[in-house]
Amino acid sequence: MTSISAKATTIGTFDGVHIGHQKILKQVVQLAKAKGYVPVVLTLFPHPRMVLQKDDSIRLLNTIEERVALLKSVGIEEVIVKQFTAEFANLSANDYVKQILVDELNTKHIVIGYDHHFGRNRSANINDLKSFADLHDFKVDEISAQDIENVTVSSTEIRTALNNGEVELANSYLGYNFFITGTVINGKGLGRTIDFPTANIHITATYKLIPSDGVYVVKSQIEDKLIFGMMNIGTNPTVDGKTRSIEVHFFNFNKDIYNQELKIEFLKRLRSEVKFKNIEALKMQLKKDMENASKFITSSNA
Ligand SMILES: Cc1cc2nc3c(=O)[nH]c(=O)nc-3n(C[C@H](O)[C@H](O)[C@H](O)COP(=O)(O)O)c2cc1C
Ligand SMILES: Nc1ncnc2c1ncn2[C@@H]1O[C@H](COP(=O)(O)OP(=O)(O)O)[C@@H](O)[C@H]1O
Repeated sequence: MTSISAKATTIGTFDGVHIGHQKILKQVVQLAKAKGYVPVVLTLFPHPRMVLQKDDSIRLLNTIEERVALLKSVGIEEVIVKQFTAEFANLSANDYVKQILVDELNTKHIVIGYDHHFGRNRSANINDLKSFADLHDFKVDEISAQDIENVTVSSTEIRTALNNGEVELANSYLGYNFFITGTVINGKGLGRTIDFPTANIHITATYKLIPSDGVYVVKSQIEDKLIFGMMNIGTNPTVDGKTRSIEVHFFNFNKDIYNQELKIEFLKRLRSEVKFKNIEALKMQLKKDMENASKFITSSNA
């Protein structure tokens, strides 16, 4: 039998991996280090509500790939993504603990919230987990109501903030700049004709939360260079008015970046999207947007 390294495991959705999550995760990393365990997060995907209630209106702060990368960036060494299926939901609490936490992971220490429920119909709680502890030779640490409250409050608040375009508030809760990851695709070919070429961004994950329509100051790393820009999210009412797009005009930049995958960080909201009376008026506004963006970038040391 191959021996599996001992784990300190925490379980949760951790959408956003925000400052509240980071605090808990750092505790797990420290504890693991002190005891010589590997720090692990067990996370479920898709979101149980997507599967059980077939609710496709849920929007998450991170795609599952982004979530894994963020978890690793705070020191979690292994992220176990369990495919949340009807079959998984049907596992009894006993089987879940034995098969996954013990046999698959060799968990020696579990850190979970006081209100965590698991197993079929979410029937088991932290006390049940504690009652398994001796049998399976693991310890259980409880995250207090106080800590959980901080976590849940800000997770919802971040979604609300982004839905209101308040990216600076969202960024302060996240502890990093909210970002999207997407591929540059073809647009209408109009941008270049008005001297504002725009990279149109396609995001594969339909469940990714997109900030509210409007114009934002953004930055991205393109071929290892930090590039600032201004992004528009919306339906381009001046010229199109139907399909919603995400597009960025990058400053001091002139390269073909079609098909490249970009991570784009949001820094500030400049204004709402407007229907201008003609393209000339739109172009005038784009020049003003660029000035405002430049002022912000200079003043904020972004
Ligand atoms: C920073 C920025 C702000 C924009 N603001 C608006 C706007 O307020 N109203 C609008 O109709 N289109 C707006 N646009 C979208 C332009 O209409 C769009 O870039 C142009 O139609 C070119 O589209 P294409 O890249 O698909 O060719 C904005 C674009 C950028 C980059
Ligand atoms: N400063 C820039 N900002 C954004 N894209 C640029 C820039 N300079 C060149 N490009 C390139 O031009 C493309 C956008 O050109 P555009 O005329 O707006 O056409 P389309 O919207 O059809 O892609 C981008 O996808 C990118 O490859």
